[in-house]
Amino acid sequence: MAAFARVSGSVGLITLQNPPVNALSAAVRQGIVDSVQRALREPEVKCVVICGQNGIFCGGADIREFSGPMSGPPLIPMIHSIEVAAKPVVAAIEGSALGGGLEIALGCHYRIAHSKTRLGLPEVTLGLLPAAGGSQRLPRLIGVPAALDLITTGRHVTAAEALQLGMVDQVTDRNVTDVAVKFALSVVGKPLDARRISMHSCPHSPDLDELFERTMQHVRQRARGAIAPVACVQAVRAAATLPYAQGMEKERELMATLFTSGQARALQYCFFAQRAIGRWSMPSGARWDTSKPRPVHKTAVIGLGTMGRGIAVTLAQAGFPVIAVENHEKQLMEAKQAISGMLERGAKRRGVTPVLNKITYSRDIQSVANADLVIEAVFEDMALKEKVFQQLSAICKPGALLCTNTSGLNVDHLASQVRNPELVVGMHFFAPAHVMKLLEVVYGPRSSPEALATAMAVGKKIGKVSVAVGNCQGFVGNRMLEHYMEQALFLLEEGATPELVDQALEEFGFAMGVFRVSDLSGLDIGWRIRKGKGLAVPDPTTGQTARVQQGRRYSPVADLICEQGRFGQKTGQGWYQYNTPGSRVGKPDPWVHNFLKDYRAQHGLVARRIDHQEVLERCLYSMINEGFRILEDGIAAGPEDIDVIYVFGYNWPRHRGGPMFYAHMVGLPKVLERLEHYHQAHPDVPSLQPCNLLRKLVANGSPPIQKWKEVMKKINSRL
Ligand SMILES: CC(C)(COP(=O)(O)OP(=O)(O)OC[C@H]1O[C@@H](n2cnc3c(N)ncnc32)[C@H](O)[C@@H]1OP(=O)(O)O)[C@@H](O)C(=O)NCCC(=O)NCCSC(=O)C[C@@H](O)CCCCCCCCCCCCC(=O)O
Repeated sequence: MAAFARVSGSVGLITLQNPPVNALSAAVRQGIVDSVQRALREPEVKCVVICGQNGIFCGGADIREFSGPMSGPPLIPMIHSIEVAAKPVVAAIEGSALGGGLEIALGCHYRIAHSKTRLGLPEVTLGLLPAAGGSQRLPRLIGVPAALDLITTGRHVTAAEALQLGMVDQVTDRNVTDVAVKFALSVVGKPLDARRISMHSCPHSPDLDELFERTMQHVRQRARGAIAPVACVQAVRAAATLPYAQGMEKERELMATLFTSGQARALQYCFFAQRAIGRWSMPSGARWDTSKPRPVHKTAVIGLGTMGRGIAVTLAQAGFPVIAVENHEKQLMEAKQAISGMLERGAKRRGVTPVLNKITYSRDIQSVANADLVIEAVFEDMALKEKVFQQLSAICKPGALLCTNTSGLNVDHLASQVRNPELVVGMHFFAPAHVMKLLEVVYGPRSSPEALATAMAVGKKIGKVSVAVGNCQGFVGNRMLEHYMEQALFLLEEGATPELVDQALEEFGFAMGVFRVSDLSGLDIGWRIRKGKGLAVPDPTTGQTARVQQGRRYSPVADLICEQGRFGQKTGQGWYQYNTPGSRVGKPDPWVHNFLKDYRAQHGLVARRIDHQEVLERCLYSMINEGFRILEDGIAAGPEDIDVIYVFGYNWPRHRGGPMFYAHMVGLPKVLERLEHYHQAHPDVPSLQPCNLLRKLVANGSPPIQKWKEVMKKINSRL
């Protein structure tokens, strides 16, 4: 809806009303059309101001409408009617003016913004382009280079930057509607043609051809197969080279392709999934809206290795005082220096003062006695973590939340070491902890809803995308990843090379394939974990690591590579070869090819031709199958939780929506059929055996992903 009122005698005030963000639903668009007509019709109205209700101008088109048939008045003629109006129209912008919201403002003759406003055309992040004239008006207003940047990245700008770019005419700290009303009265009777952006051509920029070429190259490289950024460049090129009407036609054509694309569906799904994960629930029925977080004033981090340092920085940057504990003097000194450097660099980047004084360093674990929340980040070793938790139980004040930063150890076992197991949760940060957005918040069977609510609230405050998950080995992310990596190794045994597997995954959209990632993060980490699990241990009789372990197929290929001291980039050799240790550019390594040949010969394996499709199906479907098991086990509340974890923690290409959304797009019957096929071919690989939930979803007619929870509920209630 949009309300119309006459204020200050002769100003027609149109207020967009659609909480929470005044999205441009059919009703809002109708309201604007009616109000504009009325304002232009009424002779008492001399000028118009458009604003939004509840401190926000407009969050853009109503994204929920995109999944069904569109109805109501279209945006383009509506914005056109504002631009051609004979009375001056002023946008009074506060909060946010995004997407279609900014496009309305660009149709107005003047724009006044509150200083705290953020503006942008983020359509590209939803798989679209600004298709209500935004791709044609913004370059005309602020020039091609700046418009290209904003439209292809979707980044939001502050009011100050918008003023500098010429996107807005004035910025104010006062009530923006009051300022806009006064301003509108002051421009009554002034000529408007110069204020109609569509009537301008783009300001001159030198070397436009070269700019477009460079940007296209850059966008294609960064986009990893995403189509919207490429379409955005094409649309801006049309603005720069064609008259407005033809540019609008190009915008429409490009939008028609994007609008119905799978990528747009995936990206819009991600948008809502990211918001849905905040509405967490536990199997007990406890929920985000019925569980109150405890106040957290003081925090502590135990163990200042790489992870602990990143966590301390994240907490401090969010404003929490941190007691940082490390019992080795040398390590403490090094950590102090490293943390100060991280805080200083971060502050420089953000143009703020570094918060060095938020962190107090100590060698004594007793110093955490007053903390409200303690995050243990010592070495990934259960015996060591047990000891720390026993100490914390004795030291910490009653009610303190005790968290472990583990990537997969049993959170419930650690809870059993303390007096108040209900106050123990896992906080699984991803490396580097001050950079990576994802946080898995792990509740055990004894964790209280209050403890989970507190960890989730802290996660939000420190700017992490926090997902609540149940306790199991590897939690959600690493539990699924194990199957992905396992298939990649099996494919090497069967005839693939690391570069063939990586190429298939990179063409799918991953920034790096599984073997390149492994070289980057270090092969020794996985080796240590496998040894800890009793895998990767040579058989005393043969001296060789068996290809069947714990009753299932096992590939010792990665272990054998590690035995050669090939730990990846840091040693200059891993799955690829590097010119020098630490170098980032890996080349295919003939040594690895020969090693694989010898390995196959030794085990009587005959190499066969493996194509990209098999790589994708085996690596991705086995992982997706585990995702269904995770849902079945109640470890993740819904597919959105898994997908958000993969997009934010594991570099899953966002335009593919996440592994579970990808399964939905491929079609569950196809995923099931391929898993059955591969399981028949590899009966000794349990991860390829389709799980019950997948079978049941297919038996229930393969409902869309938004309805999986209903089927899951039905299945659970029958158990
Ligand atoms: C605005 C925000 C910055 C606010 O952030 P905040 O943190 O305060 O709040 P939340 O993010 O938690 O959001 C609260 C709540 O609101 C929901 N929501 C937010 N924005 C929208 C929205 N735009 N639509 C719907 N719902 C929205 C959000 O989901 C939350 O609710 P939930 O229940 O999920 O918790 C922040 O919200 C934000 O960044 N929002 C998105 C901003 C954005 O991306 N805007 C761009 C939208 S797309 C657009 O505007 C397109 C335009 O260019 C118009 C294009 C014209 C379209 C014409 C169609 C042509 C079709 C052609 C087809 C041709 C086919 C053929 O030829 O056949």
